Formats: sequence, structure tokens, C-alpha cells
Amino acid sequence: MSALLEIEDLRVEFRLNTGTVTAVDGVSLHVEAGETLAVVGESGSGKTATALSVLRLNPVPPCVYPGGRILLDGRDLLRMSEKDLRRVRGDDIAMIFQDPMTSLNPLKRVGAQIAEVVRGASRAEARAAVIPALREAGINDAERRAGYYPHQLSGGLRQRVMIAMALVGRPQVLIADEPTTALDVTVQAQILNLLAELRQRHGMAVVLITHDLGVVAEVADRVVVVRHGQVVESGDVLSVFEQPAKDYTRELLRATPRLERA
Ligand SMILES: Nc1ncnc2c1ncn2[C@@H]1O[C@H](COP(=O)(O)OP(=O)(O)OP(=O)(O)O)[C@@H](O)[C@H]1O
Repeated sequence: MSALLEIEDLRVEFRLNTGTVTAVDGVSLHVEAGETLAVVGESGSGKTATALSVLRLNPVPPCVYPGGRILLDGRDLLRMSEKDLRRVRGDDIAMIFQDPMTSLNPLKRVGAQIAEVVRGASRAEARAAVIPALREAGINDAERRAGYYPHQLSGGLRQRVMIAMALVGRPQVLIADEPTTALDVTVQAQILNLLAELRQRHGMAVVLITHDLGVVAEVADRVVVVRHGQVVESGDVLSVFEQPAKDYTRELLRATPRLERA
């Protein structure tokens, strides 16, 4: 049991007026230090609800966590105080999403937003951390772009800003939920390369949530296939892709044209 992050038999429900939706129905998975783990499945399979549970970011209400544990270095994130959890967010585990506009403040310059998430530093130190963070995320002309508002940047650059912001606290785990889905194919490849490069440089683990098995084949070490809130199968990417154990995984693979060509 030496995994960095361990999800054990997680259950996530949304208690709505119309009834209870079980989004995650007993998911177990683990993340090793430094690896890229992909979580794949169709829309509605519970990928995002699982990812958001790690930092308890599902909206409460309607979300409840009726069962399971999420262990980081042996501490259960589902039962930790809000105060301790805030320290975990960013310092230990960071998250990026499909649409950076939902996480960026449209009224603030991006440099100021990055400075805000630098913790335990003076204002001057926080400001000094901004330009290196933008550069590390592959943003050219960082001094100028730090003064831009989110809408003045392209989708790819906005995602790079989110990555800069996520990594400024040097987390051990980065959870990326469909980070390239909204981007065109060339930019998508650039962002995936950036994530791979940063993962190597800092030895962090990446949990990549995606419905795109082509992306998984390119960047992940291991894969967990989910359906209806449950794990269908998991294993290293080559074995699962070459010899899927379950019909559902075979169907998903058949529906991925980029892999058929490979
Ligand atoms: N805030 C919420 N309120 C109510 N139901 C929710 C909420 N978030 C998720 N759900 C429900 O939980 C189930 C799982 O959703 P989830 O977003 O985790 O799936 P997903 O695999 O990430 O799909 P997608 O790829 O479309 O994001 C779905 O039935 C969804 O409608």
C-alpha cells in the first residue's frame, strides 16, 4: 500500500428533488508517484465526479459521499477538515479543467491571479514567482502576457495559464479533466507535450480524465476504464489496449479511429 493517492470503494451521490443519482458506485484506483494514470469512459460514466471528489469539489448539496476513502499519504481527504483540505489543494494536489474560463477570473489580469495562489510568500515574492511560472508553462513574452486579461489570450494560452497556476505550488499530483478537449488538434498536442515535460521535470503524478483513447495511448502509463460509476478494468496501457479483458473496453477501442490507423 505505497501508492501516493488511493481511492477506495468511492461512492458519490447527487440527491436531487427528482431522486438520487449515483454518479460513482464503488470506484477503487491508485496513483503512483510520477506516473500518468488515465481515467477513461463515456460521458456520464462518473469520471469528473470521481476527480472532483479528490479535492471535495463536487457541489454540496446536492452531492454526498456515502462511502469510501481517498487517501493521500495515508490521510483521508473525504474526512479531513476544510482547513487542512485547503492546504492540500494546490500544495499537494492541483486540478485543471476543460474550460479554463470557468476557473479564471475574467476581471483580473492573469499574472495577478497566479500571484494570488502562491502561498506562504510575501507579495513581492508572489509577484516574482509569476513570470517564471508562465515561462515554465511555455508562454513566450511572459512579462507582457502576465498583464493580459483571460479573454485576451487564446484557448491554448489560457490552458497554459491554468497549468502555470496549478503548478506554482509544486503539487505531487495534477488532476487534468479533459484538459485538451476544447482545443484544436495542434494545440492539443502541444498541451499534452507540455504536461508530459512538466511531469518528468518535477516527478509529479498526472491523473488524466478523458474520453479520448488516442490521447491515452500517447501519454498514459496506466489506464482505468469506468462505466456507470464503476471500474470495468484497469492495467498498463499497452496490455489493456492490446488485450482488453472486457467487451466494453473493446467497444471503446473500436470507436477510436486514431488507434485503428496506428
Ligand atoms: N452537480 C451535479 N448535480 C447533479 N448530478 C450530477 C452533478 N454532477 C454530475 N452529476 C451526474 O453524475 C453522473 C456522472 O457525471 P460525471 O460528470 O462524473 O460524468 P463524466 O464521466 O465526467 O462525463 P462527461 O465526460 O460528460 O463530463 C451523471 O449522471 C451526471 O448527470
